[in-house]
Amino acid sequence: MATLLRKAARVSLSGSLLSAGGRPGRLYALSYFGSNSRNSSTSSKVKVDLDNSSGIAVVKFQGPPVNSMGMDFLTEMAIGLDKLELDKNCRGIILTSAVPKVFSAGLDIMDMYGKTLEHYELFWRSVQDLWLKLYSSSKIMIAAINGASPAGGCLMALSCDYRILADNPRYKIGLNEAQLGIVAPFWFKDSMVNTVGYRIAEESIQFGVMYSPADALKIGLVDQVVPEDKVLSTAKEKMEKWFDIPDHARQISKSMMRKPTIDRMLANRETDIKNFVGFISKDSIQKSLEMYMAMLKMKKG
Ligand SMILES: CCCCC/C=C\C/C=C\CCC/C=C/C(=O)SCCNC(=O)CCNC(=O)[C@H](O)C(C)(C)COP(=O)(O)OP(=O)(O)OC[C@H]1O[C@@H](n2cnc3c(N)ncnc32)[C@H](O)[C@@H]1OP(=O)(O)O
Repeated sequence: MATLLRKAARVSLSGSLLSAGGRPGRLYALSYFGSNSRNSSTSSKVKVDLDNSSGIAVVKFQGPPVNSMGMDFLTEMAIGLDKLELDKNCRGIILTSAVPKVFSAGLDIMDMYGKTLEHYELFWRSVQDLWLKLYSSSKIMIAAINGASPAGGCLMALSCDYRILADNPRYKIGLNEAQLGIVAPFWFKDSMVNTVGYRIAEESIQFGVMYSPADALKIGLVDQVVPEDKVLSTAKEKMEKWFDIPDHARQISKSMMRKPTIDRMLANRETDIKNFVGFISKDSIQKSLEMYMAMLKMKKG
């Protein structure tokens, strides 16, 4: 019976939840990796390794020093996710980091500082685009969080279906935007509320709290805390459990849960870009970012 279910599950619905949810899915002119049992693609910031026999793709961030999400990272992630979304051999995706001690430092602050309005607009559209791909993916997404995960790094984890964090008190996770003098946009907030509930999100976002693994587990921001050397193997074991559920049933259920949040973003996308550009280009906000970058450098020296 389990084998039959597994076989049935392999007949997956194609396209992300954007199409499963009744909206026309976008078609991307991308080639498949091929038919070997293992397919890898490496770009400068992201490595994608799909094991065709297990159906698990590991997407590794490899942008030292801190895997910040600049234009290159955003573009490479978007292309990698598009390819996996179209690949019927892939049933689940694990996000993790190849950079020691950091999952992702979030958005690249240098893309939000001292640039043109056109740059801010393009940057923000790319950030939205990546979130839409992650949040609406029809695949099972597991975050294997093996390092610090502030702001945009936390958002990538929040977009997954399951989060496993390494048990190291230095690996903090949270939406810390307020501490930088900026604001977590509504769809960051929605992703947090959908994970930890309204009251905890309300406090968490206003204070810009960065949670230790123990506290993140307590509030449900992560689902499991495991020893650092077990993060990836635990993610793979967990994925096998998710594979027991027929894909079509899981995908429709996921779509049902996430569609309102995705629709809200799609309906407000252009206004959100305008808000971001207006906000980030203010002198006072630029000053806050400058001071924050200086503080990061001082901490080093
Ligand atoms: C109606 C009105 C509505 C208004 C709202 C509208 C829009 C909202 C507006 C804005 C929304 C923006 C949302 C922003 C999201 C983000 O993700 S912002 C980024 C936040 N990230 C952080 O705060 C992380 C900062 N970094 C760290 O805490 C640490 O670096 C670390 C990740 C814990 C790693 O620590 P460590 O290993 O000790 O490394 P260093 O601190 O020494 O860092 C190494 C170098 O990397 C540089 N760096 C770090 N983080 C970033 C980053 N995010 N971007 C760019 N660069 C970064 C750091 O400065 C070091 O550089 P140097 O080697 O000194 O040159």
